[in-house]
Amino acid sequence: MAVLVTGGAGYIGSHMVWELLDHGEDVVVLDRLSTGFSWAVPPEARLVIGDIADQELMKTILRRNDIDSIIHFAGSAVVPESLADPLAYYENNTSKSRTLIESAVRGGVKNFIFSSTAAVYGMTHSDPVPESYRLAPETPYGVSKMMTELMLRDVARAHEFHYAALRYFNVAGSDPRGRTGQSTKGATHLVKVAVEAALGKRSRIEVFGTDYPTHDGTCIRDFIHVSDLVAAHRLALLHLRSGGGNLVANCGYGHGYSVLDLIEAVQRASGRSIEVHLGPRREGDMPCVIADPTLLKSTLNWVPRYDSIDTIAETSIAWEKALSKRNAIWDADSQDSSWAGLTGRIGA
Ligand SMILES: NC(=O)c1ccc[n+]([C@@H]2O[C@H](COP(=O)([O-])OP(=O)(O)OC[C@H]3O[C@@H](n4cnc5c(N)ncnc54)[C@H](O)[C@@H]3O)[C@@H](O)[C@H]2O)c1
Ligand SMILES: O=c1ccn([C@@H]2O[C@H](COP(=O)(O)OP(=O)(O)O[C@H]3O[C@H](CO)[C@H](O)[C@H](O)[C@H]3O)[C@@H](O)[C@H]2O)c(=O)[nH]1
Repeated sequence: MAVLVTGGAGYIGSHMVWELLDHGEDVVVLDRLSTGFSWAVPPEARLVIGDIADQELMKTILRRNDIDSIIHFAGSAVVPESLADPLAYYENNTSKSRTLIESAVRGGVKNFIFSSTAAVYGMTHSDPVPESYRLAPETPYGVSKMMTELMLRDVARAHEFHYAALRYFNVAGSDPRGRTGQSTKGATHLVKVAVEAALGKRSRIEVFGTDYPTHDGTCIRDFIHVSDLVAAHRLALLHLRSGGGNLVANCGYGHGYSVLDLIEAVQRASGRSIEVHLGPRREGDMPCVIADPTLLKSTLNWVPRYDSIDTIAETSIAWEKALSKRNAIWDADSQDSSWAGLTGRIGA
């Protein structure tokens, strides 16, 4: 039995692949490498480079591998980008997910875990927000994910198909063993931007909005360590496999930190000061987004291990430093063919 991880060469997906391998699972990754990296996929996993909407490729993958479950991370994940180019988000996150789900149903895949988001709630007036809260996404990103959740609900009613839609709050941090981390180029997510600023890869960080109704005027987010997040996915996989039923659950810790709190944590962890520019609000931002994780804990017996803003900052900095070294080696080696060996393990 194998698990297909779409987007397994990306930030969260690569942590998932390690988590599955660490627990003895057989893993196939499908990724088109638009924002992910082939080197982020551990050699023990089989990497197939391609698009989730390529149904012929999916048929081949399902024929050659005994896949019982798909964990679907592949997608576009930047909220402001979705405001600028909504159709691209509906295409990659909704339309292509539909095609992937169709391939899964046709191929007899029974279990499906989907990367959803807190953005499906839109403006939250409840703090923390439970899953029963009304869905009113305010950005194309949130709508694109909500539509996929609804497709999964309907497909699970019509077919022998079980799903978990996990609504992530703000994912951050890196593998504490230093095997992978967030490597996204031109990242816009707060923690990555703050860490790059601390390490001199950016001259400064701009804080988007200081007049929110919060303790210091900046937005508050529930930052969940990526290793706790992927652990929740593995528990969800076991839950679906054992007939536990469909699940829609928040993934967060139930408490939040402001943008300035986070920047301070990165300064503490790096021992460096960051030049902070206080700027205007960014379109689409909610003042405060905090999860109610009760359902995740009670259904999956999920126990967070890295619930600390300092651990998030420390692991992110450690990865950013490792990434700098890797990139320096890569630049030096890019003229030779030493990476050709990688392609040897690529194939459906
Ligand atoms: N990072 C967060 O805070 C966050 C929060 C909520 C939800 N999510 C969701 O989690 C998932 C993973 O996010 P991430 O932060 O790891 O992003 P990422 O960009 O690092 O990873 C996405 C991966 O999917 C691949 N991909 C994209 N479109 C594809 C396609 N059509 N076919 C094949 N591969 C494709 C990319 O190459 C990349 O490797 C996304 O679906 C995102 O919307 C992320
Ligand atoms: O350079 C920056 C980057 C971000 N921010 C602020 O930091 C907070 C977090 O912003 P991110 O871009 O890191 O993340 P978002 O909260 O916009 O979105 C993230 O969290 C959402 C749920 O809350 C979804 O899950 C979504 O997929 C994920 O990207 C926001 O207030 C934002 O304005 C800054 O001040 N400066």
